[in-house]
Amino acid sequence: MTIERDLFITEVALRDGSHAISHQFTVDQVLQVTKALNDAGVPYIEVSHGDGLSGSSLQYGFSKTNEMELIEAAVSVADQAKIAVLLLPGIGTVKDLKEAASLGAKMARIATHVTEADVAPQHIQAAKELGMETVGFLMMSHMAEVDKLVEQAKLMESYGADSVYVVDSAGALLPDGVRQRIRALKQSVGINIGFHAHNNLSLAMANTLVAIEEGATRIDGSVRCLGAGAGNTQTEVLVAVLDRMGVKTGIDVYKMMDLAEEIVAPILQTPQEITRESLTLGYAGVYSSFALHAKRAAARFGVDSRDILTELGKRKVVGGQEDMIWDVAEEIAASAKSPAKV
Ligand SMILES: C[C@H](O)CC(=O)C(=O)O
Ligand SMILES: [Mn+2]
Repeated sequence: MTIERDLFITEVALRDGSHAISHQFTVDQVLQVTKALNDAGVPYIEVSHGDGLSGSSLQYGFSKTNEMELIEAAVSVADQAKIAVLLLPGIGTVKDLKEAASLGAKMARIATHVTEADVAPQHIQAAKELGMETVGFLMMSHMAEVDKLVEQAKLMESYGADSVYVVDSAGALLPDGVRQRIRALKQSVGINIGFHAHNNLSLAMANTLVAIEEGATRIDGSVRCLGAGAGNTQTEVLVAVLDRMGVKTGIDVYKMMDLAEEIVAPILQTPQEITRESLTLGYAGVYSSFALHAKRAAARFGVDSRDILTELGKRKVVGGQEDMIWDVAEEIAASAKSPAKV
């Protein structure tokens, strides 16, 4: 039976949510969450380290479980849903992609900084050759003007991506910024357009609805907001809202509510709220996965995590520069000890 859908939701809790729980997913958790999402009718479920394939490292944080085991477990219980993997060229390799595909992953999302799509062609082409549906994922999209974003999306299209995403990694975009970006892409590229939000300014749902209004048909969500920072657009809420709007997602609202409450909530180390750290991420335009790193650095150096994040925002630090979090914390602590003389 084919399920009728007006748009396609990718559930990212088992990848983006990895940041929120310091990459501690177990095989059992992935089995339970994937099976429930699959049974609820979610079409795509992303499973990887938070920073994508091979992200497990000192820089980003080590995974409790090898992600290939997690992918294999997810595939084993997803008889309807397709398992997606994220890959950042330079962190993950074509070899990782081949391994994920051999385990049954069917979608590859190739993520680059919004101005660096030109590092993606090899990985997009490899994914296509492996028969995977392929997405170009333009991270930190708030940092690029609309024209630049369009130029980079066209590059992703030229490499063979089936879809291109506006990724609001910092949860910093305001609804009008989302509208301009999705509208411009709709006018300029011929492939599917997607949107990935973070809820740091409490705008994930509003921004997602604007993206859909402007023609985005590939939408990310995280159940119970299990994503970096304050999490993503809350999937079970999005499914209910879209149902009220008459937009078909093919996903069962009650089943989503139940799995959020009974399976995902117990995994959370603390409830996903908009805390002072996550609010500062959106306010200062900082990569959402920096939240926990900044909190730890703040505790280590006895400084305010908001000062660290604000300074990182000023310096326009991007994913991959996590080591700067500690440098900035140390600098703030040192300047507090010996304030500059005026
Ligand atoms: C590697 C990042 O966590 C990808 C992502 O979800 C984002 O940029 O947002
Ligand atoms: Mn994200």
